[in-house]
Amino acid sequence: MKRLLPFLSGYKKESIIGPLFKLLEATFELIVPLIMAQIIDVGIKNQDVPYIWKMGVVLVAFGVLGLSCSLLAQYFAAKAAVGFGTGLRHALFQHIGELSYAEIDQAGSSTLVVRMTSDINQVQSGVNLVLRLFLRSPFIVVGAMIMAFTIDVKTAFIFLITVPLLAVVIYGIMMLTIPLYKKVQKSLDEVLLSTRENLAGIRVIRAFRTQEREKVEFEEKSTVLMRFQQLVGKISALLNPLTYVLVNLGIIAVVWYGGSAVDTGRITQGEVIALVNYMSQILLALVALANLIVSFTKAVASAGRINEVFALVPGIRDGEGGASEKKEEKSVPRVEMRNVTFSYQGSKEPALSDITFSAAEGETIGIIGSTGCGKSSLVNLIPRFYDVDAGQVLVNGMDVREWKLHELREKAGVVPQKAVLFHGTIRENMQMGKADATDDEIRNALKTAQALEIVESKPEGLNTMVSEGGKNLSGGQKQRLTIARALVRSPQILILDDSASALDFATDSRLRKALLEDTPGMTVFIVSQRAASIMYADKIIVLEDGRMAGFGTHKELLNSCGVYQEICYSQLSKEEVR
Ligand SMILES: Nc1ncnc2c1ncn2[C@@H]1O[C@H](COP(=O)(O)OP(=O)(O)OP(=O)(O)O)[C@@H](O)[C@H]1O
Repeated sequence: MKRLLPFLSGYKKESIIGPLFKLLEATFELIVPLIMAQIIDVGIKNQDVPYIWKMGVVLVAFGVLGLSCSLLAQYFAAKAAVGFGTGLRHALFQHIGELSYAEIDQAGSSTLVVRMTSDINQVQSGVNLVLRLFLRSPFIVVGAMIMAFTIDVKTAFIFLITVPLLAVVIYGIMMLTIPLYKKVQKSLDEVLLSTRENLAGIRVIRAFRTQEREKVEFEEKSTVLMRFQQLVGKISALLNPLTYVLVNLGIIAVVWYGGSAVDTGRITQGEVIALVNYMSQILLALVALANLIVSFTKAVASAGRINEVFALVPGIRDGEGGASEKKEEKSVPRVEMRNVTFSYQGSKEPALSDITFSAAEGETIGIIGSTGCGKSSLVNLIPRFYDVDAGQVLVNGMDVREWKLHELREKAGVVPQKAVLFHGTIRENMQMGKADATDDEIRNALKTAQALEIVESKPEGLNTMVSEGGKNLSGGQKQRLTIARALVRSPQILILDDSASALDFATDSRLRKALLEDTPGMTVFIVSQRAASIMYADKIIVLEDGRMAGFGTHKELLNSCGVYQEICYSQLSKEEVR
């Protein structure tokens, strides 16, 4: 929690004024029993109606003042807490944005969503409660005891017995419930994760008819959550009866002992009522303190989880950049890999071993191989989504680790395997590639990506809304639109990671032709499982278990590479292969 405090620094004024108003309200509350005592001892005893009215007005005035202070305290505490939460949310969002794929793989995107949302909300409400109650509750307890002692030291000794007993009961219940609350929170996390995964994958779940299995799993998780919540609820439910029994015993003692003191004339009837009031105030303050501690514990647990994300250090740092422009000479390959070896975190086997090749400006490079052989891993190294373990990846002759990341990623447009579009218009989606792209630029990109017909078939054209995740588009339409998005900013390198897999052969071939004609200087990497999609490439990389089984033209590979021959002959007829 301490590490998150800097996010409150912009709200110092609110964080001080809020608790101060709460203390002021508590002070009014402590004075009220004394006024009540006066009404009884003076007004009622002497049947002085004007006095009772006068003190009644004073009571109302105190009530209004107390309420105003309380509202102001609430306002300042809420302002500070919401500001704290917003600052924290922005910082965490920015931090997650800086993480490389490796750290995001390590943390898992679902848990990052939970930390960004429910954990931050928990910490935010913790801050709000602390600002309002952290000082108020102890102030009331101590203040009410002092007031009791000023009224009558002997009767006030009853407080000295009752308050510690109350504290022990509340502490005991807290000690039992806090670990359970932690379990509730963990279990709630699992339910949230499961809900999120189920909703994200609802189509797959329905397609595979696994609703029943998912339902059973979900029910198991929510039953665990329910059991913890019931247990914690049962224990917490003991709080009120136990504390009220103690307080009522205390009140009986005060009335009984105080009553005899009234008989001897040591204290007045009004003072006995004031003592009873102080006893009740202490109870309410202690219960509020217990709730505060429970919420604070939950907030601390959430803060710990948020700090875990902050502790993830971005593995990929910006390079120095600088000499990049000089490196764009014709003689230098646009992309080159030299003896590259790469493994994912926690994997025993490298995903790529000893990869060496070069691709010149304007060349089309096909990458083919069986599933899981490392095709995506290879192309992900070019925009530096991951760093190599050994060897070098060079773009325009400069190691990718020396490039400024934004410059490098501007040069290399990636169309990932999974077509992702965002909620918004088609134009807005296209402008993700280039914020100031004109409609003409967008139309040219759409034309090359064979996606212009999609836009032209819609009455609203570029203003057509894409729903969340592009759910109102077909797989092939989404793929073509994501290719167009990458083309909008005319990158020097275009990486199509199996991103034309949903296209029919005719559209796929028109796309390749258009890429060749419309973007002459662009180096294009086409990852595919289909031999027909890559056989016309200038060079083809054949991968097998993360190693290069061959590199050359279609003809060269047909003569020299067994793996390539096998792929081609398993997919195409002899005539198509030749
Ligand atoms: N994020 C990751 N974390 C750990 N291992 C991974 C990760 N991504 C891929 N792998 C592993 O690395 C190897 C290569 O995967 P890669 O995705 O590069 O294969 P691919 O040839 O593109 O497969 P496909 O054709 O099925 O897309 C596989 O064994 C895979 O399990």
